[in-house]
Amino acid sequence: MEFSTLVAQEKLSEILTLYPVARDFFVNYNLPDLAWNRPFAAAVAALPTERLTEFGMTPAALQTQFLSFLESMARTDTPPVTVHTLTILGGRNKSGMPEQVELTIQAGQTVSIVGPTGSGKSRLLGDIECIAQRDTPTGRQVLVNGNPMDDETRFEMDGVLVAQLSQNMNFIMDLTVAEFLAMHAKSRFCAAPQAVCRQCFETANDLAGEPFLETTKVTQLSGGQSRALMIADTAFMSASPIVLIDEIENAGVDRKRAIRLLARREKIVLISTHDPILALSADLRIAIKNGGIDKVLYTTPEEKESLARIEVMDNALQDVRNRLRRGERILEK
Ligand SMILES: Nc1ncnc2c1ncn2[C@@H]1O[C@H](COP(=O)(O)OP(=O)(O)OP(=O)(O)O)[C@@H](O)[C@H]1O
Repeated sequence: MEFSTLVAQEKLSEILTLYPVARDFFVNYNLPDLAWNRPFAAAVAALPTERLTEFGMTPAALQTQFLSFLESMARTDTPPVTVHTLTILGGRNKSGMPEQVELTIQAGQTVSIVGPTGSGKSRLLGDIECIAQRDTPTGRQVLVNGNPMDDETRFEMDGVLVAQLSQNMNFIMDLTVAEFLAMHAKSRFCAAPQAVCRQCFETANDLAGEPFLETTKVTQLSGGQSRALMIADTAFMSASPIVLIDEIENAGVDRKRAIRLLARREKIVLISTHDPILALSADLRIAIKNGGIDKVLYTTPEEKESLARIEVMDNALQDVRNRLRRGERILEK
């Protein structure tokens, strides 16, 4: 529904349920006591005129202000740039040798980054996070939709273009899971925040092995549970078109499902990983050696068949893990 129709027809209480951030607008105009069970125009008409003249406002002007407030809030929920492609232009490896690469990743593709420990997988994610312009230790350049990005745009895009899930999820605020999600929904101006929070909570519980409650404090979540919560949060609340994930496998979450969730809505997902299942689930993989991109391999249909067999082995290993966790003896023939 258009905002103009919403404001003209719906009760204010309905609008506040859909967009809780709208309450800030009324607080700013010192109008915390409107008749919330009426539409905007009727609620404002019931006010003594001096309540608006104090701000040099007429009812019509206030309505226009309210509409542009809602529209500007809604705009921040969608990325200011649609990312069709991300291009990585090679720089140099740790020995200073040139990296002979020009790789273009399309919207909707998932990319895994593989390589020995310390080879430079996180560094590549870091280059993408800051949309490197030959100004990082690797000398790489990252293009968005084929174009370089000037410093001003990079600064504006900070935190908008790229969402990052890092290895360590340390929560510093002592909020409950429900409070944490509500705070995120509000700060990201989600439409229908209650439904989104519920969806995040349920998905996080599905992804994590051990269930948790909405009343659980985020500081009390296990590593896997907090990772699952952040995955759900990024999947449902973040509008960023690029998602970077550093080593999801350590978290004890349903990895393939997590990647599918994060890749929704034509996002580009890059995952640094040592996990063969994640590596082969991606559309392509970048192999890093000595700080440089050594190979780019597109996953073939034969490899997808291998993946099915590896998953059978992985399930067997997962079964052993679960039995160990339950305190059982492992006596394989
Ligand atoms: N091309 C490069 N030139 C200079 N330094 C580099 C280059 N690539 C990576 N490095 C540096 O090498 C170090 C190790 O890289 P990084 O942390 O990215 O490894 P990793 O593959 O993610 O390791 P792990 O698997 O242990 O997480 C970092 O200090 C990083 O900045």
